[in-house]
Amino acid sequence: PFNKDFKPVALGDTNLFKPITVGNCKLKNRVVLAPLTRMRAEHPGNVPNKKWAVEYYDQRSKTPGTLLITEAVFISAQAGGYDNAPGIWSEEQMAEWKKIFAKIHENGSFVWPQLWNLGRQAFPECMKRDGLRYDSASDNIWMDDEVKEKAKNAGIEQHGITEDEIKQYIKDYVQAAKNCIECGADGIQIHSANSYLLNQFLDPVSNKRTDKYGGSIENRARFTLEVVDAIVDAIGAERTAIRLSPYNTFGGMSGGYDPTLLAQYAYVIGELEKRAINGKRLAFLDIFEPRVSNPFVDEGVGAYDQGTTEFVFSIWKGIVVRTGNLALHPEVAKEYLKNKNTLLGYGRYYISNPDLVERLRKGLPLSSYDRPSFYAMSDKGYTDYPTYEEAVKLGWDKE
Ligand SMILES: O=C1CCC=C1CO
Repeated sequence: PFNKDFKPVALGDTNLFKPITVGNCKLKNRVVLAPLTRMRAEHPGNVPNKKWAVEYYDQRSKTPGTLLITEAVFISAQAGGYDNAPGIWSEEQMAEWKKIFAKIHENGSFVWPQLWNLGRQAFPECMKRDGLRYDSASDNIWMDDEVKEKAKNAGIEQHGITEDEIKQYIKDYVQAAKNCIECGADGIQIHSANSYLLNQFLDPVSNKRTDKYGGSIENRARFTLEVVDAIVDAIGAERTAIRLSPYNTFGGMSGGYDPTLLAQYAYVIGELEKRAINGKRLAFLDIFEPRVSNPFVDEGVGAYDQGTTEFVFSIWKGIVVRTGNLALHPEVAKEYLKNKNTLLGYGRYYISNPDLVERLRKGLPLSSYDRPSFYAMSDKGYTDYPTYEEAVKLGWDKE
């Protein structure tokens, strides 16, 4: 059904539909499919869903010149820990991604996989079952008591990774980035947000290390920046992006409640701008806005209003994607679009509106999403959301 509480606003004559070049991609609009885990990959093997994934991405790339970031993709088995999320380290996985990327390009759109490394967000029992480590920045600094219990029951400790293991992960990131390009992707996004491993290094709440990867702003940023540099060397800055979430509290992160944390992000972004000035500007910075402080709660719940991401624009002079509860707030979208380098990421409402780009252009009603099916192994809530025209045929405008 259409969301009745929302008054659509046509954005077709705003900057949202002003072309912009991102990396090597000539975009015709600034709507971005945000990275959305959907838990429909096949187990064992973490293979993208062979029945539905091509159609899911096909439906969401129909407006030519749109930038899609894929769901988060594991760089290796050791970086994983969810049976139904996809990887891009094996031939079988790459064969499926080639089909997905080809379909998106057939529609004249562009695709950037998000490279994922879970750390302490992994399911401990999965890591134990598969004979893998249960990793984080430090030993046994638990995300929450539930996970601590699960790890104890599974008989696995949380392991503060060694410098050699960090080096191996950097190799895994590079190989995964190369695999993405080989499969036809236009670039990759490094996931350094939302409480996953790289974020566990950035945040002093989870990083108690005393080596060169902890104990100071520079040291906590080291792993993320080494990943950036290694991937840029491998596939080029124009094919490399990164996601950061200064205010996210999901997964036991500090968010704005640690007054020193913004300095951590200003430093990382400053280092990215220094690289840019030296000729290696990343294609874009994807900032998770404090409008959403936890991706698993309803819009508006827990929004952090004691700080903004405006500091980013005092440092970074490149392209910024801003994501966070924007579909229901065209007034905020218009505000963000006043910056000529800004693109807008849309998540939940891009799930339930495969033709979201056209709906935003014309100010058409938005179909509500069904949260219980966000992470279900079903085509329901994945490929069965109608376009606006199909919904009208179903009589949704008459309800
Ligand atoms: O970042 C997040 C939050 C939930 C899943 C992911 C991976 O894209």
